[in-house]
Amino acid sequence: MAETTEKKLSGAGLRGQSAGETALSTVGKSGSGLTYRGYDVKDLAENASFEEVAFLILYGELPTEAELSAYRAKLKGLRGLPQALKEVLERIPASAHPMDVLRTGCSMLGNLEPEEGFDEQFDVANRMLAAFPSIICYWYRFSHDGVRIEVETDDEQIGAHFLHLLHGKAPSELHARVMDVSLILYAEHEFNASTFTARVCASTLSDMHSCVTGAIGSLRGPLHGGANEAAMELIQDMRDEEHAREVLMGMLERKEKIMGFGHAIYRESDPRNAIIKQWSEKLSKEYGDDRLYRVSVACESLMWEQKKLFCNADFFHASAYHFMGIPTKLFTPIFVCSRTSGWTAHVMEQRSNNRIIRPSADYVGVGLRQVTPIAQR
Ligand SMILES: CC(=O)SCCNC(=O)CCNC(=O)[C@H](O)C(C)(C)COP(=O)(O)OP(=O)(O)OC[C@H]1O[C@@H](n2cnc3c(N)ncnc32)[C@H](O)[C@@H]1OP(=O)(O)O
Ligand SMILES: O=C([O-])CC(=O)C(=O)O
Repeated sequence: MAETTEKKLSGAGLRGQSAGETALSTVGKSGSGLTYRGYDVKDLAENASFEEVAFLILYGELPTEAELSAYRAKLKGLRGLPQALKEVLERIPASAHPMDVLRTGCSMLGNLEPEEGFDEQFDVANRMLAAFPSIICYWYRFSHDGVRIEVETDDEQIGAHFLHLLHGKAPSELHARVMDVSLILYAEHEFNASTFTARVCASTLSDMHSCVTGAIGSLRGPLHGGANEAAMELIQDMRDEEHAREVLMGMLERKEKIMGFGHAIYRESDPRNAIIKQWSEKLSKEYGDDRLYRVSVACESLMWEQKKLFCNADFFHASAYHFMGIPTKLFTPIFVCSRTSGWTAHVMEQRSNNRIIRPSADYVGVGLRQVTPIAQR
């Protein structure tokens, strides 16, 4: 039986209702938890790179070697930022949330390089994939370290490029690989809240930058992409397994939400978790202090024991990113750098078979009444 059919469905949050068709991915279908254009995400995480996956999502098939090297060269050539965008980024304070920076960065890019017609949609999507790591790292390094970094590196892969810009040096092979896997895991996920936001915007025949700017805003919240950051804040002060259990039991008693657990569609597990968990364990050994990994495992066991709630893609991403020296507030922006592939492909899919998305509402307000003249109110 499909995992999704076991869930008690209700109208709240449009849960369980089909809101359209997609050929991009399946989530929570029996046999395989998550597929991108027919490929299991586990298979892709083991045997492909993020650029291959982005190509697959955008163009429909995995690239040949020649197509991949041409695609990587194209993306490399699109990493630079216009001076006017750098100036805007320099005006944003260090106290800003990096998701707000990306939202502004995407919107500003739309002013400087507008999508003039839908025939430019692939170019715009690729420009965003190439430029978002530059935008976030340019702002971060300027506002936090006072340096104006060069945003064009020779790294072939977007994940390695991101770490290079952030740390000012090329990453180790292990870190480059983990970033690559992480970007693959976050690339696409059917009609999640941020993708649906992008599709609603696309359905009005708006431009790509507006669709993606809106999607960034939806991803920012802790019930969605913001959960990786919130999970880090939760685990960072846990001293050991015992303390982790104490903290979580208290939160459960107070009926607080525990970020990084549960899912709107998956019922028993999120297939991305086992993959990033393994990499987090590997990184913890290299890091030389596995406390965060151990407390994360303790949280996972306790949540399943107490609530039958499982880790979603975000939970072990927290420790994995931390072990690679990534500041917590940059966790969700990395999700953006990846999900831009899915968002832009969904915008194109919506455009290819469009009807404006406009559902109805059940009215629960007061009945019809007349305006009392203002002097008598
Ligand atoms: C990449 C991603 O975006 S994955 C999602 C990231 N978000 C999070 O990690 C935030 C924490 N998780 C949640 O808030 C939720 O599980 C969501 C938003 C992901 C899904 O929400 P829903 O589909 O409404 O959850 P669902 O219907 O499965 O909830 C069932 C019950 O479990 C509870 N529950 C679900 N998740 C959690 C959690 N993380 N902590 C505590 N309780 C939870 C719900 O409150 C609900 O309880 P109730 O029946 O007493 O109201
Ligand atoms: O599908 C969802 O609701 C959230 C999610 O896991 C994702 O967007 O990756």
